[in-house]
Amino acid sequence: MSALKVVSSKLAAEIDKELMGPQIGFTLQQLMELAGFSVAQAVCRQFPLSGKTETERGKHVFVIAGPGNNGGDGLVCARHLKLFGYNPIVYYPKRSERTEFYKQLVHQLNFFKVPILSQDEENWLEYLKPEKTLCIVDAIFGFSFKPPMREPFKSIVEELCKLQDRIPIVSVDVPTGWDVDKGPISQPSINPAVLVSLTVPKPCSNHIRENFTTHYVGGRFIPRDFANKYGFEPFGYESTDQILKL
Ligand SMILES: NC(=O)C1=CN([C@@H]2O[C@H](COP(=O)(O)OP(=O)(O)OC[C@H]3O[C@@H](n4cnc5c(N)ncnc54)[C@H](O)[C@@H]3O)[C@@H](O)[C@H]2O)[C@H](O)CC1
Ligand SMILES: [K+]
Repeated sequence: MSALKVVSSKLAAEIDKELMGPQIGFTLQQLMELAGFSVAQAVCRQFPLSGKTETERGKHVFVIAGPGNNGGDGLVCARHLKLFGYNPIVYYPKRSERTEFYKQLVHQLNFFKVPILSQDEENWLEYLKPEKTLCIVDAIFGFSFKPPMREPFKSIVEELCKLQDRIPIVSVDVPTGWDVDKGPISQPSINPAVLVSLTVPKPCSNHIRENFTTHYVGGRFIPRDFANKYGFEPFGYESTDQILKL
């Protein structure tokens, strides 16, 4: 199988900057809405509710949101999952004070009655039981993560690694803790059941386990000439889909 076309962490940051620059003019909010929406679609595609028992349908999707924009994607994803009939619950231990916008995302989750654990919730692992949890959405760090990982996320990721054989993990853009360009650089590491690369896969996605991780691309917001300028072809999304299985 040929390696996927990928863009480095540096190029991914440049793409983001240009999309939100004066000439193109997307806002972060717009891109994040589409990014989170695509992750929610990937969860639906991978874990459909149709034909499931009441108990299965009631299981939580446990969304862990980090302090940056990857975390913001997770907050948006949780809201869409609720609209799609899922039962999301959000753990957002280090809340961004960067902009008012993150607080607004939290207000929106309250509006949708999506439970958000308190920042210093000590018993967060209580919500992670195979019989109660459909999957974990890993929205902790994306393409701006620079190892080594600091607390509280170091301990959180260690716990997730212990659970991942029993509860599938859906990683947003980059499996948390992986070097964006080099892949898993320390052990234990997250091995996601699903990876949703945003805009275009990052080099670390070449290190996913072929027969274990289902890889989607999402974040459908660029035209062909823009993709070509950055050295890749646009992805062949079907119809109104926001994700494509690679
Ligand atoms: N165009 C797109 O594809 C879009 C992608 N989006 C998502 O945004 C992230 C990148 O967001 P950014 O805010 O730049 O970075 P992160 O969320 O990855 O992390 C920043 C955050 O993390 C802290 N941090 C970094 N390293 C460490 C560490 N070792 N230990 C602890 N904390 C760390 C840092 O201080 C910041 O607070 C991308 O991956 C997509 O998921 C957008 O939604 C827009 C469109
Ligand atoms: K992530």
